[in-house]
Amino acid sequence: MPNTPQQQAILVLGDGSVHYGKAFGTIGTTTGELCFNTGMTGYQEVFTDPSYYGQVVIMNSVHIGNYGVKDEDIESSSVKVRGVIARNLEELFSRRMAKGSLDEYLKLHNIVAIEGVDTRALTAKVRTDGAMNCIISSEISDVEKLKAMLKEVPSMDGLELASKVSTDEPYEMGDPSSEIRIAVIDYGVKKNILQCMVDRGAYVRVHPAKVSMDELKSFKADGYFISNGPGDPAAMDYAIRTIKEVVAENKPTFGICLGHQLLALAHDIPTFKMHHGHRGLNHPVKNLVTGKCEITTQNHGFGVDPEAVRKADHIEITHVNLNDNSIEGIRIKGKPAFSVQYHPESTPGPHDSRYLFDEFIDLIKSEKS
Ligand SMILES: NC(=O)CC[C@H](N)C(=O)O
Repeated sequence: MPNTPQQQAILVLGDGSVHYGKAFGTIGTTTGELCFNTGMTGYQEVFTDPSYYGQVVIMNSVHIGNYGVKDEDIESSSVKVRGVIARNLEELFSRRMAKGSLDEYLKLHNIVAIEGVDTRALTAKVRTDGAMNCIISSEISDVEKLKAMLKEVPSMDGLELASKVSTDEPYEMGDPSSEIRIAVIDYGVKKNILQCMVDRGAYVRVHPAKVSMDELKSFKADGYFISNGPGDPAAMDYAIRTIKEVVAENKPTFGICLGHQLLALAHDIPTFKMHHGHRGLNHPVKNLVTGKCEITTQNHGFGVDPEAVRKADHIEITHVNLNDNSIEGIRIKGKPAFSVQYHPESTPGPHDSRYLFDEFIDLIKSEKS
């Protein structure tokens, strides 16, 4: 708990319920889609993951802030969540190399947060009633005013957000003399996804979300990567068109999360808004090719239509979720293109699924030779 007296903060949910707690982070007002993350570690990676843009996240770990913040633990250059809800914020932090406290960090990034609320009850509500919008304020105490402001917040369903977090200009990572060149389409890519490719010897060029096929081709890529990102994939016509062109190139193509949903949409498989999504570090997934189970990191609120995938002759299901049987991985038959709904870079999370980056690099090598 911060050692200066804390201001009151109010959280109002889309179902009309009102929750009182204490402010941390910046003093202000914020809105977004309410979601919860069950991970016990990794708050800084979660807060800087661009896939969370537009969302207010309930952290299920009872204490956050205990290990402070570190410059290296980021997934993008700024905090992307719209707000944070916690049970207890720990002002006292302890970790070698920690640079400062979470409270200061959120203040620096202008993020409104609330602690001292019953996060278990809030999570149970989202699990029962489904995703809903919310507003947090530490400056407005008029609940009716907050409710009126909340009504103006758009639903995540149908919202295009990827172009808002994508890079403005292309940039490169890795060794330019590498034999493995990967063109990345950035819809909000996590830094550690790029690192996983660079660590395996790839030279990557990251392109803005609305890149043209001509521009992508000019990189003379050996493979294409379709990134994770925020918002509703079905609202991204421009991306679905580009991905159809990418797949027609017949070069190894790998998609993660939003990239998985877009690869499915480009093959006439619809996506849908899930009841409350999957966000955490312990989601069990079965690889149907090897028969092995992996514990995965997840962060998504949309999914690909299981009925449509199961009926499609042109798609092979490679991974399923063992909690709810949802589709976790697909391969396009007759094409070197595959994708997963979860996050194999797993920052934070167990590294069970990093073999997918090896498979992508091996596929590029074998298609080249
Ligand atoms: N991590 C992601 O790429 C998220 C994809 C998409 N925005 C969803 O919520 O389902």
